[in-house]
Amino acid sequence: MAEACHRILQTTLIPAFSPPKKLYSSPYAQCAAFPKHAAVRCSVSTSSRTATEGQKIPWGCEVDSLENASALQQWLSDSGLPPQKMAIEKVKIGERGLVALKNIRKGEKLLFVPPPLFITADSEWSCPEAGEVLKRNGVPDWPLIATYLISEASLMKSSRWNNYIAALPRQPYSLLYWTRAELDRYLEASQIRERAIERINNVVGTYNDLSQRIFSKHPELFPEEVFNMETFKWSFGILLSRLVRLPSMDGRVALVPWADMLNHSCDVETFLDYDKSSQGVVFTTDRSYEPGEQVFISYGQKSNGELLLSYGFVPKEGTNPSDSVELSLSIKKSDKCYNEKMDALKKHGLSSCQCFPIRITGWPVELMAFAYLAVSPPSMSQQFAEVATNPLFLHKICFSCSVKVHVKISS
Ligand SMILES: C[S@@+](CC[C@H](N)C(=O)[O-])C[C@H]1O[C@@H](n2cnc3c(N)ncnc32)[C@H](O)[C@@H]1O
Repeated sequence: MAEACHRILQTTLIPAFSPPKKLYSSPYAQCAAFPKHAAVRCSVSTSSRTATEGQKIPWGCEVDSLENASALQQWLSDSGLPPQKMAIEKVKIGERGLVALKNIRKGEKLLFVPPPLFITADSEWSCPEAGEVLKRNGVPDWPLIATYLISEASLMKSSRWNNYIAALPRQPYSLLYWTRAELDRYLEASQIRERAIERINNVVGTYNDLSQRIFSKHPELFPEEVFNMETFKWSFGILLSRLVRLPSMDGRVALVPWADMLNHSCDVETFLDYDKSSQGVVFTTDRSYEPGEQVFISYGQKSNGELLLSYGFVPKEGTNPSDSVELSLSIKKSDKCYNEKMDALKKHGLSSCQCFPIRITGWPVELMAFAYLAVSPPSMSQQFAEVATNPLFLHKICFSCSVKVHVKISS
């Protein structure tokens, strides 16, 4: 095992890194031939001044090529993936994706990736001592899997995941790589800016915590040349854009090779899940596909900002019915019934200020309830608790009334 744990150190293998420092639009964003699906993609830049600045991740591949894709497909079928109706190809949306090889009907189950091919918090470590140290220290699933991925990646061919990791993006599209100046500039008017800063701080904080509490005490298992800020940004970028939550496995999170080659479309609703009868990760198509067409899943009904935050892309303007802006409503301190209204909100776990998404397709009924509570006169104080959240109650009273929401620009 000592042999398997022999890590490939950056000092010898990591070439100099000069990342493209720009935000660019995919050619498809401008291409009239693909107006519906074209998306803005976000490139990366490195900003933090770490010991490893100027170095490049030595594993993974460029996603704009099919480098390592056929080795991945071969390894997957040798490892138990059944014959597929799709193959990895270069695609117009998402650079690489899964493309139908045969006619695929609406309602068909596809993929069938078996559990031994998932990476989870319980996966066996090629370097078991490292895994034991993390588990002994109660490291939660996300940082555990992030560290696992780096550990396995650094072992290159000694890891059973070598073919999978070699086909992962060397630079995942991720806001984690944006500098503060880039966030300020490109997300100036977006509510996502704050969340992106928070997320970056979380990743940096998680790494610093692991480094101080664990890595520095076991440098033989977690050498800084391998486990550093740059490799953590990479692994968190991979997890953010590829980790799936499997509802039928009690919400377990997993990296599912092959399934994670599927790109998102706002036009489909199907998603990945574990199928107990076939004992594998599947999805059921909600439209048909002809040979040569890219097959899509949905990453969830997310706003453009949320897609950018996790997956590093934005669908073309106007194509995402789930796109939304957040509207924040609050009960004024000067309201005669401020305390009673606060009590009503607290009963439902709400606070005096709430954010609601406004979509092209409408707004949530909870927004109406909150707004109605905000304008309810003292004569309705007996009903505050019900008004605060009960959509049925709201419908009863709203047939004959409307609520005006004033949006104020505050300084
Ligand atoms: C789960 S991976 C899908 C496979 C990925 N295309 C690859 O080549 O490895 C998610 C990543 O694919 C890209 N992607 C997925 N759906 C997309 C879309 N509709 N438009 C642009 N990029 C997309 C984004 O880079 C995202 O972070």
